[in-house]
Amino acid sequence: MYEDWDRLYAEANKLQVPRVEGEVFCFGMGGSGVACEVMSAFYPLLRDMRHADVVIAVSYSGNTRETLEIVRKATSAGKRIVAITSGGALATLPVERILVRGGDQPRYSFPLLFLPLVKMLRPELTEEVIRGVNANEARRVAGDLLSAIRGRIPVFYASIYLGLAKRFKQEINENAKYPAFFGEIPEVNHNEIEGYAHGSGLFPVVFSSGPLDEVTASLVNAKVIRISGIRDVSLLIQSAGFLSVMLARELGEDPEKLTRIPEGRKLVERIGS
Ligand SMILES: O=P(O)(O)OC[C@H]1O[C@H](O)[C@H](O)[C@@H](O)[C@@H]1O
Repeated sequence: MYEDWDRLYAEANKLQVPRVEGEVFCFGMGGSGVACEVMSAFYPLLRDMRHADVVIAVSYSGNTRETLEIVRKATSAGKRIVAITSGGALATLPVERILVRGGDQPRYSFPLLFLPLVKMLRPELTEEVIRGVNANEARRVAGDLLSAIRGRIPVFYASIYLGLAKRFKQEINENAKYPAFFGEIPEVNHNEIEGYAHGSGLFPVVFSSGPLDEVTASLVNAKVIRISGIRDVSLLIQSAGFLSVMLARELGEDPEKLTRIPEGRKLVERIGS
């Protein structure tokens, strides 16, 4: 799963990507959408599609309802659309396609979704991303976090590395079936930090980009993980994978198996049809 990410990144590095310039809106859901959010620390992505020169849709399956809906809106608005997908309905729409290998869980396939974004938007960072991957080091970081999490609910905070905070939360939720949350600095400084008067059941972690993030950390007594660039981010994303699988094992959960997400999908489809 996460052990062979160096191989997955090597595979992703061989993908041909189109040239992208100007204002970019990037979106997707879950393990696909988070690739955009991680990327936003390194490229100023728009929060709104209206002013975009290029719309990038990321969906591993290519069948995610919300993602297809936005692609349809972007098509009607006459936008240039680039899709990163393994196939599905998305690959049949009038978009430029970056086709990746399918058949796996979206979250395990993160390298195939993220590296094309890097290659399109910040190609000079490609090698750094690949160099960040290191299974032994990622497992060591995961082990440290695991011992601190036991019996507590993790909450991941960040300012510019918010995508990374969200990724940790998602991995713990989906693989370990365990609650985890994330919050954005500085917003949490105006509300959430007061909750720590009764927060002994929480384990706060701050992904720090500098002293301002560490003010939040000091107020909630968080573990601080300092990040100096995309190489650290790359390593930590692999760590999030290991951490969530280790936690799943401790809790007797199967990382591959999902229950509530597919059930929710069915219920939404029933209401939508
Ligand atoms: O990534 P996609 O194929 O677009 O699917 C979007 C999301 O759908 C589900 O909720 C899965 O559990 C997520 O892991 C996935 O990322």
